[in-house]
Amino acid sequence: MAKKEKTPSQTPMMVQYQKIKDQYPDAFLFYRLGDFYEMFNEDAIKGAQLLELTLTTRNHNSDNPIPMCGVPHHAVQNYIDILVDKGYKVAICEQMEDPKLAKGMVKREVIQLITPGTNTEVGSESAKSNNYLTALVADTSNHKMGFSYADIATGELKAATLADSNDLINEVMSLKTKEIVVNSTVSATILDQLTKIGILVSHQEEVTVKAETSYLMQGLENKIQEKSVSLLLTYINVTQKRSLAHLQRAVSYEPSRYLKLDHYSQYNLELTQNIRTKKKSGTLLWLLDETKTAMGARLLKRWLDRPLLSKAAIEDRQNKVKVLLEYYFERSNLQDELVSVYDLERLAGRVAFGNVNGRDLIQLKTSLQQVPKIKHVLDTLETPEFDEILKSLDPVEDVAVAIESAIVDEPPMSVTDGNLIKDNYNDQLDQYRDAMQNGKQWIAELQASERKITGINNLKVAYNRVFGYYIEVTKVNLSKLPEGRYERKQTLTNAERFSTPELKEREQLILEAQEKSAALEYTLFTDLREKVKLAIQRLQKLAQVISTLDVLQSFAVVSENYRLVQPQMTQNAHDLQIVQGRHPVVEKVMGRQSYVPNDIRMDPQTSILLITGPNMSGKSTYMRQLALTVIMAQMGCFVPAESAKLPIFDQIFTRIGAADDLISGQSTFMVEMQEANQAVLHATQNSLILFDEIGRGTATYDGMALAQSIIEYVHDHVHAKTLFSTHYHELTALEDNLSELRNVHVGAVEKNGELVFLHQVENGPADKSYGIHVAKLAGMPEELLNRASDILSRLEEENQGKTISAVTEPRKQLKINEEAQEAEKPTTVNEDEQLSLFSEKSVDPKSEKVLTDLKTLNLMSLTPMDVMNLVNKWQQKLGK
Ligand SMILES: Nc1ncnc2c1ncn2[C@@H]1O[C@H](COP(=O)(O)OP(=O)(O)OP(=O)(O)O)[C@@H](O)[C@H]1O
Repeated sequence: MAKKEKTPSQTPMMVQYQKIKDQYPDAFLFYRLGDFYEMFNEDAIKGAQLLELTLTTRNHNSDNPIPMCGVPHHAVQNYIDILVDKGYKVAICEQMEDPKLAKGMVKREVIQLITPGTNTEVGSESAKSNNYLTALVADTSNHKMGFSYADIATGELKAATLADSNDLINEVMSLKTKEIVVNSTVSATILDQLTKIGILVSHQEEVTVKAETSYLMQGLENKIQEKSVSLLLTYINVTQKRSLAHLQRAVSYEPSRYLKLDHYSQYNLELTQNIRTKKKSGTLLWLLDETKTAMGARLLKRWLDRPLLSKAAIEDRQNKVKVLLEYYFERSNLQDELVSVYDLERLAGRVAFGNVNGRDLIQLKTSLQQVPKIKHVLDTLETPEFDEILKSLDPVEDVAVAIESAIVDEPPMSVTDGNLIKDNYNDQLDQYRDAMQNGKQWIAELQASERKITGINNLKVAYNRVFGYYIEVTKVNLSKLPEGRYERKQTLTNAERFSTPELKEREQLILEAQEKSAALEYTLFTDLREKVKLAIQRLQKLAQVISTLDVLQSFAVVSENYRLVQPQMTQNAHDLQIVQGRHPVVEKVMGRQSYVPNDIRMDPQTSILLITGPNMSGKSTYMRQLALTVIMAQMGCFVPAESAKLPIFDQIFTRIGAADDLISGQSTFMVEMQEANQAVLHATQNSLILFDEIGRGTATYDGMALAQSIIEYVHDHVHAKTLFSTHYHELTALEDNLSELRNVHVGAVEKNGELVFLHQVENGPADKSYGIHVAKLAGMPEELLNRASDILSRLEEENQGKTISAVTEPRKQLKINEEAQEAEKPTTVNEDEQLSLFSEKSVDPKSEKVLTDLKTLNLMSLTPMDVMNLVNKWQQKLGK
């Protein structure tokens, strides 16, 4: 049978829907229909799947049924959160008039476009971190990029000029932005990188900054930053369509004014996210977070992302921590007061959006009422450190008083149903309330008087929403009712409900008063809200001061709990002395008793510590310990040690752990080399480099050669403080040649054939590789271990006198001015004929073949047996 021609059954509603949907092609359109938000067509099919909703159809009897699914309006936020969390956008389309009063189609409009970067309604746990929307524009003429970000919930707005895509990736990763707004100036390569790391890229070409928001850009450093902020503000306006009076004036910031730490290092050092669980637990943030407010928690995270470089600023924070540490009772009072401070930043945001309710205002009032108490606590400190903070604490008393006089202590959620404004606040409202009260009183008395008149003892006066007030009489008593006065309202199985003209009149009065008073309450509420809006900037300033106090007290608590000490900060990059330092997180997890503290000492004569020791002995822990100590100190916190003298580092470079490359999908070894390259190129003598077993990702010789040359390069050209751990024992010989390199090792002893880790860092190189012992600890079968021991001794025997070792010949200097002089020097092999990769001595063809085989061999892909066979083959070739 021929299929019927499809007749597009476009109802007026679907025409309206389509017209709106066309404006939001990349968003789910939530179309309000009565008590539901409906999705249609493709949105419905995809939405039903993502939100686990039942997919139905509209016009299912027609030839052109329309897929449809919906969510109830009261639960819409959950569904929005799910979609936005998955990286989608949701356009909320509301009915703009009362359907009962509308003539023809109900007018509908999109009132907000919710996107991953603009979602402000997040759960309480996520309120502890910011949700940043970012924007990027490029200037191809000078290869600079303008970058900006805003948190729409708190109003924070910042801008920076970035030099390259590395800077950009570091910024977006450390801000954990979910969405970036760009225009056509941004290159496809960059867009590709951003998409690969899972950031939603939103395009916005046209820029229109409303006159009333242009002041937000005053004071920015340059045009490119202004362009970026303009793009950001345009996008916010386009999507939010609501007041943004709480956005703070944009501030330029300079990423290089803070301790630079690329995102790999942040990731590897587990500053805010546990690598295994992806959670906060087990991270430095987890250890440091004893904040009492969500604002404090967010600020702590920002401080962790951006440790300071200025000695004065670092010491200022540390000195405040010291005071709070010493004044135990005052600190504990301060904490008690902070607990009752709600999220002022977000409350200010909600005031601006116009979606605060009575409960929010009560939270605001409660928070403001804490300020005088906090001031009092600070006042009792007999030291000058907090004078500045004390002075800047503004209790915004006018707002607190206004809320106190207007809003009842326990207001309802709704702001339109009344019962949120106090008595004696407004005369008119009091009159309505009297009318309601009198009416209700009259009705309460009615039951008694009606019973008396009729003689019916179980006569009842009551109220329901559909029928209003009524007099109820059971059927058996109906005959007792006098004729004429009672009008029947409703019949039940064993009773009848009536009204009387007086009751109707009273009811009318009560309902009218109720309606009018609710409307008046709403007006009074919005007036109050506007008044609070005028204080937004003061509230934001207050929020800043309180969150700073919160982070400082958190540092004091942590310092007390984990026995941290105030480090002595020096400008001298060459003096680093940590006595009995600890890795605070490992110590917390394993318990204080089991952790072995260690010194880290680097004087002007030592820029590199080469760390050897068996697997699992604690090499990486030792390195991470130093990084965390430096970060904690430069955040303004105390550090885990008996005492510490620390230089101020400008950057930390790490190569620890096997990070996957999120951006380009490169191999682990490639990432390792790229990270090492970053350090080699960009580190200064004020930087800290931590290299954990560099080179282990490739064949042994290859890896060792690279490791050695990296060490030499850093030693000769970079002079950054460097910790380098390695399994290549041969590299310990470098100490003889590199004046600034010192060997240390993590001790382990053999007891009855078992390996016992001491976790103690000692001077000098480790003397033995303990690989097989570690394999034993890992529980490998006895037979396998015995075989490994056999192979090891055979290999040692066969290679006697031919051990691989570090090449200790003079290094070719890479500096241009030294090149000529260096060219004179002969490249020699080691005197004792060590098997060296780097020798260029001429050899006979047979040996050359063996050498080539050896050079190109990928040791990591071979089993010990393969190696035995190969060595055997080579020996035959060489005529042994
Ligand atoms: N100072 C210490 N005191 C007590 N235990 C420690 C200490 N340092 C490390 N450990 C323990 O030893 C374990 C291994 O440490 P770590 O990973 O630093 O060893 P490693 O030498 O780097 O090992 P690998 O060479 O296999 O990477 C840690 O998980 C911790 O439990």
